[in-house]
Amino acid sequence: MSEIPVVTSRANVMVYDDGGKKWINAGTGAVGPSRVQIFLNSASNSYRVVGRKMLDQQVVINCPLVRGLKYNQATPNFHQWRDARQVWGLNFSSKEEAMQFANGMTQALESL
Ligand SMILES: CC(=O)N[C@@H](Cc1ccccc1Cl)C(=O)N1CCC[C@]12C=C[C@@H]1CC[C@@H](C(=O)N3CCC[C@@H]4C=C[C@H]5CC[C@@H](C(=O)O)N5C(=O)[C@H]43)N1C2=O
Repeated sequence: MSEIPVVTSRANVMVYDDGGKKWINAGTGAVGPSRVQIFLNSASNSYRVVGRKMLDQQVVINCPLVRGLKYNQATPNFHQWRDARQVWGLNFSSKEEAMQFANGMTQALESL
């Protein structure tokens, strides 16, 4: 399958624990930043967000983007969105990385 990264940023990937009403780090093992990318599958014009821990390449997010998804830039460094099951949060290493990712996300969502 031909998937190309349309944007690459670095962020701590988090999921919201509805029960405990708190954010937890996605994935297991050592906490740390992930390389988060938006991949375009040109064959099906579909996008997904894939994040891999920089340390051990563990996949901590693999989330298809669906039309109508609301991408919330809660702060310059922390962006979030809901999927069918949970809420994802990206705590970016810098505002620039956050802006870059948000631009890619906006473009992807506009083309769905
Ligand atoms: C209608 C709807 O779904 N609304 C959603 C948001 C949303 C809107 C529209 C479309 C999609 C979505 Cl997803 C909603 O409000 N949600 C989604 C689940 C969690 C939350 C609910 C309550 C808490 C209260 C505080 C707030 C929060 O989480 N933060 C404030 C802003 C940044 C702040 C930054 C970082 C993270 C790192 C850890 C923690 C900390 O800094 O220690 N933290 C924070 O505290 C962060 N919440 C949320 O965002």
